[in-house]
Amino acid sequence: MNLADATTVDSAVTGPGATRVKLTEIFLSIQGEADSVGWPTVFVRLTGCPLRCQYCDTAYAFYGGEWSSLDDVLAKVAAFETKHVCVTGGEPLAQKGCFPLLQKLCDAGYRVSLETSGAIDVSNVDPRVVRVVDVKTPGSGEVERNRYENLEVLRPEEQVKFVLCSRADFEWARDFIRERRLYERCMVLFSPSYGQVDGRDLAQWVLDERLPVRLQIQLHKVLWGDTPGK
Ligand SMILES: C[S@@+](CC[C@H](N)C(=O)[O-])C[C@H]1O[C@@H](n2cnc3c(N)ncnc32)[C@H](O)[C@@H]1O
Ligand SMILES: Nc1nc2[nH]cc(C(=O)O)c2c(=O)[nH]1
Ligand code: SF4
Ligand SMILES: [Mg+2]
Repeated sequence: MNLADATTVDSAVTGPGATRVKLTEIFLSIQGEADSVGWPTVFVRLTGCPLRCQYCDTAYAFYGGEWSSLDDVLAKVAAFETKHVCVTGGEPLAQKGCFPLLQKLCDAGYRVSLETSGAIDVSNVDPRVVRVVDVKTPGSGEVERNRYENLEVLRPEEQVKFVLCSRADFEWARDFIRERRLYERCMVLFSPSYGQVDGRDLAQWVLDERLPVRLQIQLHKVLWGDTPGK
């Protein structure tokens, strides 16, 4: 296993004119997360991630993958004849080719969302993209990777997501959003870490605290369980 491959950005895709990405999969599913939940959506999953969240449900995207030109990705997406596209990973922004890919998807008229860890600068993402930015909690094991400046640039329709691993994580996230009044700036999503926090418990905690956040249960796992490519 080549650890450097997983934790660093490939030099072949770091230039401003990057024309390819390393791709794990492209598939059609029902959007299971964030504000666009429920829409038929094409998922473009880029390979590699510099983080190691303990709960990660896509560790299969850390390694491997196939180099694809941006035009190839666009052609594969077009074949699904679907309006919504979600670019995810791995950590999509760890590849410089992700930025022109997002731009090309927007140019082609898709409704594009981006799932990102919050560890990489999101300010240069095409402004037509809806950014869904995680704040990694202490329970994720990656809290020190948060790039809090990202939260300053989000628009009201964009989203910050906390994946919660315990009651302690919930209290940490609650205090975080209250101190920063984050819910006045953008949509705040609270999601249970699958198999670690019961969605019903999280629902009650949100209600008890009168938190202005949106509970999110991963819809695709309700439908299909924890299945790759769904
Ligand atoms: C697989 S990640 C890929 C994008 C990016 N690396 C990130 O962390 O946002 C997509 C989303 O799935 C969430 N996720 C991963 N594993 C999860 C789990 N076991 N339960 C709930 N959400 C999970 C992540 O926190 C993130 O919001
Ligand atoms: N159905 C479905 N919806 C999703 N929304 C975000 C996903 C992701 O892995 O980033 C995802 C995913 O993997 N599957
Ligand atoms: S940042 Fe995203 S892809 Fe990377 S380990 Fe965490 S959840 Fe998985
Ligand atoms: Mg997923």
